[in-house]
Amino acid sequence: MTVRYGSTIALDEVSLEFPSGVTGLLGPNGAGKSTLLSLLSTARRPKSGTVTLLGDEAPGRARIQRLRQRIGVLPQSFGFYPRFTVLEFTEYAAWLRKVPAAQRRERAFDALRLVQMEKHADRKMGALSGGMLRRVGIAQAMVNEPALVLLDEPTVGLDPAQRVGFRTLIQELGARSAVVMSTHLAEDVAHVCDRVAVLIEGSVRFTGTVAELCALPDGGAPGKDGKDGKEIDGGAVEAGYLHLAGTEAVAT
Ligand SMILES: Nc1ncnc2c1ncn2[C@@H]1O[C@H](COP(=O)(O)OP(=O)(O)OP(=O)(O)O)[C@@H](O)[C@H]1O
Repeated sequence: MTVRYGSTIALDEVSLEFPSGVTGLLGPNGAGKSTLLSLLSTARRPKSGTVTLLGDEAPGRARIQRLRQRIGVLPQSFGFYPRFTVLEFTEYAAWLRKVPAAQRRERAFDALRLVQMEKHADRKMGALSGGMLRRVGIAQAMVNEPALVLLDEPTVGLDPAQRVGFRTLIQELGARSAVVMSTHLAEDVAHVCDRVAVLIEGSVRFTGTVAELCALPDGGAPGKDGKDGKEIDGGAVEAGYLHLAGTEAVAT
């Protein structure tokens, strides 16, 4: 598909598939990652091409409403009423996704427990730290037990311990859903993702396993599961990425 904003081509004949598990989206600023996530979330439609979501090809308005109930989204920044409590906000997200009334509170608590925010359920949203907000953001994305989870830079603003906890959480999510996660952090890709897609200037420059990305600088095939090949860590992911992107560094 292709997406333009005026004369800017944000996505240029991009063709990608996101199977179950965690797929990382890597790319420099302005590469088109958020635009791609907005297409997958049904917030935007492509100028040309089609998006097939959860087996539903080019859904129309009515089908999109139903699909949204099966999708969870954490945008880069999300709006909220500062006077809502954490629980009210999470229940509100459940209501938006049409979780039945009788299940909303339980689902909201389950989601808050996953991000270890249940103790803060009665705090006002406006009084949360940046990292806590991010955690509530993930909780609201999961409150409808989605089959497709879209996370735009989910670990931004988290302290190192929270980031480690999040990686485990995202891996668990990937075991039951298709998770697409945009990030600038090579360490996140190394620790969390099964597969990676690299976008540069609106074009797909690489898709494959993380082991395959790490093997790019050597021009060699990766070892099985990366085990008897190159060690998969943030440095190896960054080297693979730099091999494609030149000097545009990602953070480790
Ligand atoms: N609403 C908009 N109007 C005009 N141009 C836009 C708009 N949104 C994005 N763009 C442009 O589209 C291109 C892709 O932007 P996008 O936000 O998808 O990139 P990104 O990879 O998510 O970047 P970042 O890593 O900085 O978040 C950029 O050139 C950007 O300037």
